[in-house]
Amino acid sequence: MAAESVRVSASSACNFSFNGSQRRPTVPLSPARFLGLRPRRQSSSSSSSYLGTVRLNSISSKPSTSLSRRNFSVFAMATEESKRAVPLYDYRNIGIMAHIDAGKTTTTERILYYTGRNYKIGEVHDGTATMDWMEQEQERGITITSAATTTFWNKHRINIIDTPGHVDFTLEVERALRVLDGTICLFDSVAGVEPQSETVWRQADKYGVPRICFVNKMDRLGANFFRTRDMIVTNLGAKPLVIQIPIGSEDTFQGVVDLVKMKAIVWSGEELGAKFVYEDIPTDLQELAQEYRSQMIETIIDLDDQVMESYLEGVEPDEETIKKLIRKGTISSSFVPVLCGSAFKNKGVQPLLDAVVDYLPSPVDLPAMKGTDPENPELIIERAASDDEPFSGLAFKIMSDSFVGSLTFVRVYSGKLSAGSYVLNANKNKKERIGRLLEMHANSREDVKVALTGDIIALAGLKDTITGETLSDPENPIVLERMDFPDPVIKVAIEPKTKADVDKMATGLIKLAQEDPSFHFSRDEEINQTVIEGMGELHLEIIVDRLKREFKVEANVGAPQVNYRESISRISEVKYVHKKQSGGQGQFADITVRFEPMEAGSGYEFKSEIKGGAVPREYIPGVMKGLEECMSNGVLAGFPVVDVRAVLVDGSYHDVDSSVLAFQLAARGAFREGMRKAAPKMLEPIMKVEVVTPEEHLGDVIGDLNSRRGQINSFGDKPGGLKVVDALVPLAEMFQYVSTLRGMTKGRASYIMQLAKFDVVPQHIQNELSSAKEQVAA
Ligand SMILES: Nc1nc2c(ncn2[C@@H]2O[C@H](COP(=O)(O)OP(=O)(O)OP(=O)(O)O)[C@@H](O)[C@H]2O)c(=O)[nH]1
Repeated sequence: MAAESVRVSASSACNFSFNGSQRRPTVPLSPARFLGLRPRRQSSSSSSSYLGTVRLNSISSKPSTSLSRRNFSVFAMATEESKRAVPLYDYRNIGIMAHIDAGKTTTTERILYYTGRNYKIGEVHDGTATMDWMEQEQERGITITSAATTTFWNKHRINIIDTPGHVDFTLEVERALRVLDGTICLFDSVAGVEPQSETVWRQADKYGVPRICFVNKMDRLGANFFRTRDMIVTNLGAKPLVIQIPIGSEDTFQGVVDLVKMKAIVWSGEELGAKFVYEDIPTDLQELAQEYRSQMIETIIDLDDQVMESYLEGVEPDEETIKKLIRKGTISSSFVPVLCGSAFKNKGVQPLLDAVVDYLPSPVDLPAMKGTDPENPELIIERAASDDEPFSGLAFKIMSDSFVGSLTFVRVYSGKLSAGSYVLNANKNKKERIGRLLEMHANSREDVKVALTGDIIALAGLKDTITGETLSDPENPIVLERMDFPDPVIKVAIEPKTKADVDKMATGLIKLAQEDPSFHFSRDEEINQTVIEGMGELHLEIIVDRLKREFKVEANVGAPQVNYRESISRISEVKYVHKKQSGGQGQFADITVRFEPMEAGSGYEFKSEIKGGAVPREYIPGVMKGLEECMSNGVLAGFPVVDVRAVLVDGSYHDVDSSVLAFQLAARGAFREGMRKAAPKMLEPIMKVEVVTPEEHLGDVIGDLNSRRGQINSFGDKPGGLKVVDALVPLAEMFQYVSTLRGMTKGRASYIMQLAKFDVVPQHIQNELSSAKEQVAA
């Protein structure tokens, strides 16, 4: 399928038929309550805890530190089976990431074929790609969930995670990056560096993941390797190290010049196992090849004084030294090697595999993993990547499985793990028994007895562990750094069609939310409706589809709505006295709270500046609780409040009449008054939208974006005489945009969008949203 058509159709299938309640505040519903259990309190450390929804990753109580570590007597024992077949320095844990449709799955399929993992190549457009194993992936030709597999190349073990390109599934990329040691960034040589490639590049920067670049689709009309190389500089601010240049382009693309060996690699055909030969560099490319080789050498010699000195004296480094320095610079992210090819035409993939082995790091090339002691979070602990260290691993993905219930994917950072042993979930201080250890190949699996450092393994039957939590040797507990989960930006109301669907829907929602921390659900008590929240229309559409297919739930789905937020524009300070004297014991609490605006993205923070016991220590949790409760229900229209710090400045109490409850009620009063005085504002998600259209429809596209409150930022040209428009448009105006765009341009334009920022909602829309809230209240 052509890139353009997928861009449109990927978002096109949204078809929400039931018009549910619009813009209503929702009341949190935990899965525990869904099941009729009492919910536990959640931790207040995450800004996103105040979204009015319960995050499944935080429903469990904090670890009680009293549980003795000696309770766990059995632990992974080193057995004969635990001997390494592949040394750790020959491991490569890599991901493949890119903009939607750049060819990640196609490239992965070739990798599996050339490494002998698969005996045939599955194609995305036939719905036969191994890594796109979900029905929805095969039907739509897109990757939705990241799949893991293991293969071997030149005696190296390569664990690969193929990730989705669509922005709605950005969490999949985030969690893969958290556990990978290196990544291949793929670009479409026609489109160059596209918006989602920029996003994943920044995510890789955040986790400090070394990369190599592969400029794919060199066979396509309009392919341009050197333009893509320049865009790596301009759009990503990175330093590309060209180590191959293409031989030919578009339909004359035949192979590459390997600048390390100074040889041409030419593929003789396009058949699946396309053969290649090393040849002399074609005469017309010799000068260009020499120029790029010199640039390559002049960049890498910066990393070694001796090599630089020799080079200045006229001695070129040999192949081994060049490779060693490219490896050093790649691992330290001093530059990114750039290669090219055409995965679909089976050209360039074998040298890409060589580059993975030669230049991307093994676990031992990276700094030791850092974590904290669960009983003393100030204490930093380091775990070197070694089988001899105590076991530590991070759960980075949960997947429902029809055979074994649920599978927890774990990256082993140190030590060994064997079936039948016990580990400690250090975040919850709970022991987990390791039942089956499964090595995954997309959705098929192989039982193994032991997992070693560096492995990515699926564990069957864990009870309490959720995404982002650490499993460790009970005698040597450690909590590794958690990963960030993005907050949902849209929501829809969903109602089971029949009574029989109610329970099934509850089970399904709980399971799906366990798998996907960027998916939340909650209950709007006022209208007795369940609301599901996610990263975009496609994300929620897939969730509804999975509810139907996997959990057999028939449901009516409402129109999508925006997840608005509320915040404040200035500092306010209020004194609030809660006083009641109606027979029996009275209630008294007096507090002064200052509300301060914080930077965008800071969430909510509480601070106490109480001195001299003006509010006794035991009542402060009451104030915190009262404020926390209110943060999910802003004063303007009941949306979650973000980017606010509440400071307890002063107060007083009564020896007899004061209680935690009285302070909690006072905090609620202070919130209502304080927020109103602090110039409250409503915020909405603003999307960065890129539309690619034939020139004749440019005027219509721009006019339409303007009518959607869009702000046009720039125009540009794309290969093939297409125009590209960059705009910022509120998400509220973008629902079902795909149909409008298709109608307006006869299906010839495409668009993509991703979250750019949250911005203030215009006053007239704020008024509408507020009056909707009042109507609900009435
Ligand atoms: N001409 C050409 N087409 C390619 C090449 N690589 C991939 N394609 C096609 O591009 C389309 C998208 O390829 P995928 O491999 O699904 O891309 P992806 O990056 O995995 O897509 P998502 O996972 O949905 O983001 C498919 O129709 C492929 O056949 C290539 O080298 N040349």
